[in-house]
Amino acid sequence: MGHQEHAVSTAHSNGEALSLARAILDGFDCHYRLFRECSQSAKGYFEAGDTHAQRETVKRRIAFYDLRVDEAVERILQEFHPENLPDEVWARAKTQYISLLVNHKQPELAETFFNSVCCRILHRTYFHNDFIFYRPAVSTEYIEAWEPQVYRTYYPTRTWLEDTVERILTDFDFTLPFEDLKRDVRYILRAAHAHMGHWPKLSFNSQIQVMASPFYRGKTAYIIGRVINGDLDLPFALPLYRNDAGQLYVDAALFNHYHIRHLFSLSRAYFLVDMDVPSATVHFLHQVLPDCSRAELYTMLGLGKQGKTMFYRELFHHLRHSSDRFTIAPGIKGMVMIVFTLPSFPFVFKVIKDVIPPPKEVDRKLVRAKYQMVKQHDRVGRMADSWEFSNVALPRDRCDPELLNELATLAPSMYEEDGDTVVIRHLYIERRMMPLNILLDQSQGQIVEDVIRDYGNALRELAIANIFPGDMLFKNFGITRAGRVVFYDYDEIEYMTDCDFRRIPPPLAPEYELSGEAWYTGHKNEVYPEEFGTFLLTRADMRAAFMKYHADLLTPEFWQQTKARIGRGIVEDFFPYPQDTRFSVRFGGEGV
Ligand SMILES: Nc1ncnc2c1ncn2[C@@H]1O[C@H](COP(=O)(O)OP(=O)(O)OP(=O)(O)O)[C@@H](O)[C@H]1O
Repeated sequence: MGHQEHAVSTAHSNGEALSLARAILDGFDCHYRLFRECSQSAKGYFEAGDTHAQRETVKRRIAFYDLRVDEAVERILQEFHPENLPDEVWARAKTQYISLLVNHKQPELAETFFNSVCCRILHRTYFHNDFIFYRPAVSTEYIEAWEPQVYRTYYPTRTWLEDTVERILTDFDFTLPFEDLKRDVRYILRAAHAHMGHWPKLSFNSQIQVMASPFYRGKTAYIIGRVINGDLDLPFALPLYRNDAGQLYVDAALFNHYHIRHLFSLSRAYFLVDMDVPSATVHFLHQVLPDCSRAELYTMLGLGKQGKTMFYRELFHHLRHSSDRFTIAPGIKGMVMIVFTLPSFPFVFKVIKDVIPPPKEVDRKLVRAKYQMVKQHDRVGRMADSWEFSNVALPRDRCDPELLNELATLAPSMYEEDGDTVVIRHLYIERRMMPLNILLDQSQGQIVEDVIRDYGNALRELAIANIFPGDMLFKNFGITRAGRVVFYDYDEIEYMTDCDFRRIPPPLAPEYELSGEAWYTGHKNEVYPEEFGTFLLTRADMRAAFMKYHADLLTPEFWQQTKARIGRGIVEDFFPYPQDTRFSVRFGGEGV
């Protein structure tokens, strides 16, 4: 090729790469605009008391990412005929894309979107660093300069502390009035004082930083911020509600780290937060909650794909700094799932088996549908959220041979060996917990009572949230680091409203009862709560604890009444913080 021809061809491929990069970025910008519109609608729903719309928005939003990737892929197939594009154009498209991201406010999300589109178009062998973003190319550090827009800063003085707190609450420009603003301010200050034990001397750097957008979920708008004073760096969360008369009130002031951390637990529904620069929001939250990974924070903000990207990077970073092996998770093996873990990393990996033995009546498609159902549902702090991954490549020498054998034998269609790596075609990843059966086997006395009490509360709260777990055995529940019972086996869950809760009918003849066989038919979705105790509460101490707190769960009435309330559209409050932190309980009715 002559010099001139070469220049023309380079210019042509540069032009094409730029158009390709622009088309992908257009797809992302459209995605983020629609995503942001959802978050912006949250304030209106909150003020209108429309919890239903709030929940539907969170649910709808989950599908947005894949829809926009589909559209972008379609456009590229139509306009660019990628099968004819030389590799060089893809490599240049990546460089052009980076140049388009200068001054972009969501560059890390846009890079992930680029990867999603490219991975759909290119074959897996092409996923090398020249074409996709394995590591972030555009730093989000400098856009943290946008932080001032992400939070507001207040400089309190001792005399004006009340005024400052009042201003924090009113600066959100809610259109609804407060029920009693002065009272709420006094309660907040009382709670702060109780937490710290004294009022510290104001330091030169005294300030209160408050995130500019509330965090909306269900009926609540959380105001999140931090108090800085000398060495003190105290995060806080103020859950704000609307009463039936359309007035606002602050329900509690949370200063305890674990209480705030718990709001961001993956076992709860995602938030709606209006964010221009999400990396700055995540940065702020990560500063105040360092034990909450960026992967979890992005996920909780509704940016699940970014959460997954961060998780993947965190996992591979961890693998470089550890030497233990992936092994089968402790506990009773599942009939549906192969579950494995890396002991030094607090997550489990779950692969659906190819053949699921009876009496299970599920297949891969149904199991995936149930996991999707949980993702979209308000998990009310009682169901683990999971990240779904395809084609995960793990280093073979870090996998226990017994695990590899189990995968190759029980899930051959999901498993592939590729040189030094093993590739798992589809898996779920979720937080590791201590299975409840293991904990109960090792425990006695007060611990058993406490665990059984929380287990019953989990069943109760799931029911109120319209979830019937199906299989309630202890092995299907785990206990979190914070000591909370959470459900994680979804293949038999049903909506409460699809279940038929019945009393066991009297036997037709005495022989039936003596035979030990059930004489009443067990049609699908018929549930007999009087049976639960027989297979669950096999130990006297467990039975005693369960009967002390939850005897009503063994009657059909509890389940029928709960189902009826759901049918009437009653949405119950789930407070993701202890009752005794609520102002109505703590200071209720007291003048201050
Ligand atoms: N999040 C988790 N943390 C710790 N261990 C877990 C977790 N999820 C699953 N396990 C372990 O793996 C086992 C099987 O998991 P799971 O119950 O999800 O599979 P399954 O095949 O659906 O089970 P089943 O046969 O009861 O339907 C559990 O009994 C538990 O020991």
